[in-house]
Amino acid sequence: MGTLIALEGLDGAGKRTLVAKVVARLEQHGLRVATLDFPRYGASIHADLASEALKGAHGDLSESVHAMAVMFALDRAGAAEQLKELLAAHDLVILDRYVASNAAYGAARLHQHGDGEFVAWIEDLEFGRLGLPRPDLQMHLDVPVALAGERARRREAGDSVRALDAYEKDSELQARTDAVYRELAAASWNSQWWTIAPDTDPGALAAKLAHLQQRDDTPQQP
Ligand SMILES: Nc1ncnc2c1ncn2[C@@H]1O[C@H](COP(=O)(O)OP(=O)(O)OP(=O)(O)O)[C@@H](O)[C@H]1O
Ligand SMILES: Cc1cn([C@H]2C[C@H](O)[C@@H](COP(=O)(O)O)O2)c(=O)[nH]c1=O
Repeated sequence: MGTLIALEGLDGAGKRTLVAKVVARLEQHGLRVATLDFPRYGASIHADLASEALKGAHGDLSESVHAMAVMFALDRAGAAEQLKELLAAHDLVILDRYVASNAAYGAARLHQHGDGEFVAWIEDLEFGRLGLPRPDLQMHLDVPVALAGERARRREAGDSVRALDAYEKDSELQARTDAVYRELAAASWNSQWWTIAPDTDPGALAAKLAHLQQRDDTPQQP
């Protein structure tokens, strides 16, 4: 059974970039690694509807914090079987965003905190009713809000397909989301959390993850 790891952080933090570098190094350690990105654009109707809503489609859908969260949660529920298969066939499965994204963005939209009602509702919905696996480790890519925003804007300038959506345009929402992520990490919400600095060396991070995986894989004394 593989180790399930989720990388979390703000829009533009650099999650996708970091995952690609870390995976390459983990493979150099001889580990079997799979990745999955949420939302699963192009593979899930729920992910696509959510993305379109954040760009202004589907009437008042994006105005409802809970409706948007249900869309993202149903995207993940649709990937549950695939996730199980990936975990069975790999040493590590690294997710670019997972359940904590829903908790952090939704709570931030509602001006709630990491120990608030919305986060508890997400935990019950996704890990409870939808039966999604809890991660073994969640990593918070802790990039300053301004830097993440700058990167997202630079990415938009170079790629019209990556036009900023409603969440990305809202710098106050990004700042509140950052605060909720910190609270989730401090509370070890649903797993251990590592805080990853913006200048983290991908090789050093891969070595730590390989060590974690080997520890998880070691048969325990009866
Ligand atoms: N360490 C870095 N230094 C400089 N630029 C970076 C770094 N990491 C990522 N970037 C750039 O910042 C932009 C955002 O990075 P990336 O797409 O990896 O972020 P993300 O966290 O996956 O974003 P999102 O959640 O919005 O999809 C990209 O243009 C990427 O090339
Ligand atoms: C998976 C997930 C995402 N979100 C938010 C976070 C982002 O602002 C957007 C789109 O994600 P992307 O990584 O920028 O493509 O949606 C969310 O609120 N809940 C989730 O579960």
